[in-house]
Amino acid sequence: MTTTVPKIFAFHEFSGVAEAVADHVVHAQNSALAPKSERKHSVTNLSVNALDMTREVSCKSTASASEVKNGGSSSNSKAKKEKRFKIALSGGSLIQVLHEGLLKREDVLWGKWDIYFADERLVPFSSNESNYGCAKRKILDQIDTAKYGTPKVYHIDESLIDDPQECADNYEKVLIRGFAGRDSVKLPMFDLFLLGCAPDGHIASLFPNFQDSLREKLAWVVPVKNAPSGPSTRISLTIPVICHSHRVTFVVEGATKAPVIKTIMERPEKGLPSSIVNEGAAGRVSWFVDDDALTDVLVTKKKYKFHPA
Ligand SMILES: O=C(O)[C@H](O)[C@@H](O)[C@H](O)[C@H](O)COP(=O)(O)O
Repeated sequence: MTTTVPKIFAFHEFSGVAEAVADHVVHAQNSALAPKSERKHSVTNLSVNALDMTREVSCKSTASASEVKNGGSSSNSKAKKEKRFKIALSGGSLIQVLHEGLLKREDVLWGKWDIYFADERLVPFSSNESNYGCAKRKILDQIDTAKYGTPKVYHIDESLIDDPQECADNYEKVLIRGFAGRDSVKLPMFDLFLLGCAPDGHIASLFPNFQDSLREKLAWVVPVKNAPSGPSTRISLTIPVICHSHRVTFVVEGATKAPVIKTIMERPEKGLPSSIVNEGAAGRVSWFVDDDALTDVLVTKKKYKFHPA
């Protein structure tokens, strides 16, 4: 397997990561919401396949996020033209990182965000294991919506947590409506896809050695049963969806992650989920990592440069 080395932004301490990740997120937001001519730069980094898809999406009529909420198509052309920042969030420590970094910033246009989840553990939202539940409590409920607007949030249907397949199918429909009908777009394109990486190498809810879900080419969302850590039933967005994003960003901290990061970076042929993404989204992948997680890992570290306000 050949691989293109991703950008690895390293920080002495984890406290530096939250500010840098927040800056990166706001930069992605501003690029997504900028007029088309100003987006040229980010588009030049995309693969030919992704460029084709961009054209396809812009040529055909797409269902706006507000239409999804309203449960159908609308002739409201203003809604169709509205630019939205489409982001996918994972669970775990990422939520705390975003809590620390984003909530204090004045330039987060929350009202223009469409928030989806990279994966979900099939537990009630009130559980501390629920990715949406945690994001709601730690971030969404704390936004000053009077000042910044209210994001649109697309979570799983909580009534389906006992049926992983049904839950995955249902969430896929939510994505299809949010990004365009299946007829007009093969894959959704997130502006930013945020991922963590667990010590066992799973990203979203895609676990190493779960070959069926890792090799999935057609579905946007898959059910996961018998997960080896945390809640055993889950749903996850798939590798093609992750790799089709404008930007894919990993946020990883702590010495417990160092062994798996070493394998991901130095032994891509092992095919860990992150190595697959490093290659599949080559040129669009960044890692925000503290030094502890890079212990004994042979990579070229970059210094993160903050974007001017
Ligand atoms: O639902 C999940 O399991 C998460 O989305 C998962 O993919 C997470 O990102 C990693 O487990 C890393 O979590 P930590 O950052 O907490 O180690």
